[in-house]
Amino acid sequence: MEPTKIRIAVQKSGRLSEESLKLFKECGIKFESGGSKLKTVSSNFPIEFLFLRDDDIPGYVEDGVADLGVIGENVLMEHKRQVDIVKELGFSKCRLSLAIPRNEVYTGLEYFQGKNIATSYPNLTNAFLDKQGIQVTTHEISGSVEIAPSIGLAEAICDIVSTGGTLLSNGLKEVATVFNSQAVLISNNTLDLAKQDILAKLLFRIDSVQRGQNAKYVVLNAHEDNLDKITALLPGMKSPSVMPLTEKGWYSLHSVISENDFWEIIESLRTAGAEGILVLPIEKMIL
Ligand SMILES: Nc1ncnc2c1ncn2[C@@H]1O[C@H](COP(=O)(O)OP(=O)(O)OP(=O)(O)O)[C@@H](O)[C@H]1O
Ligand SMILES: O=P(O)(O)OC[C@H]1O[C@H](OP(=O)(O)OP(=O)(O)O)[C@H](O)[C@@H]1O
Ligand SMILES: [Mg+2]
Repeated sequence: MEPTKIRIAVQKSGRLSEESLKLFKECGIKFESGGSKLKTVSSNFPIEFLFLRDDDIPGYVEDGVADLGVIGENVLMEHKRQVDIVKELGFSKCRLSLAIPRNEVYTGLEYFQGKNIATSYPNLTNAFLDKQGIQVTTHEISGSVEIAPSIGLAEAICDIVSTGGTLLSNGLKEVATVFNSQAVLISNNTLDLAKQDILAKLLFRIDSVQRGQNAKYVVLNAHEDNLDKITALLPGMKSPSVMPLTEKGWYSLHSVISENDFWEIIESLRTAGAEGILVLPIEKMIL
């Protein structure tokens, strides 16, 4: 009998593709990608990749055609499929926002009462406004939504925003956020035990990669007079390593710093007398 494999659906080409493939490669999973091949099996992990249009992924995972999928939360929430979100992946971050022509005076959400709104996300748009007691007519279009007000299709739009560049170049301004999104790993909710086991192994690898991405390895030199002050600033995975240098009275300290408070800690280290600070990326971090 063939050993069990888990089947994962990822976007063929688009805003999710590159980062999805990068993540699985960083997890040490080898596979061929690119070209016109829509299905490929890894040579060193029990996983098969399907390359699909993103909109189809939640449905495939709900039906069990794929066991796992990578999808933007925005698409998932719009279609309300019965799947489990097993991991937030931290990339393809964007928001679904309401926008209106730049020269309009915005008066708050009541502005939208009775208006026509063009969007690829009618369910999320209606649910958000309905909750505030605002009734609108949505016009569903599948792309280039930002063009709608200028061609008289709608008075406002509700679409994905990241840098805001597309809104700006189409004479629109963002006035309210409906939903904050990022890529997530989803799973069919009836995986058998063998597949659950493969998923657990995959999640362990993803966690190790993500932890590494959120931390930096720091090496620095310190004189013994400053050692206590500097050690107190360095958390490390347990506590910092302290090694004597050949020059008497001097030590080398090794530690791990979280990306979030990185610059603050570096400044405090310098003030406390740290010298020759080296900062290195961490590929994987296993607790
Ligand atoms: N500008 C952006 N910045 C960051 N993330 C984005 C941006 N635009 C979209 N996304 C996220 O990436 C997902 C995929 O976007 P993309 O534009 O590739 O979709 P698509 O055109 O529908 O692709 P497909 O051809 O697979 O149907 C979106 O659902 C959203 O979660
Ligand atoms: O705020 P910005 O950084 O300008 O990004 C927002 C744009 O990005 C997405 O479209 P995309 O470029 O993926 O094209 P698409 O319409 O073909 O999906 C989205 O639909 C917006 O139009
Ligand atoms: Mg799509």
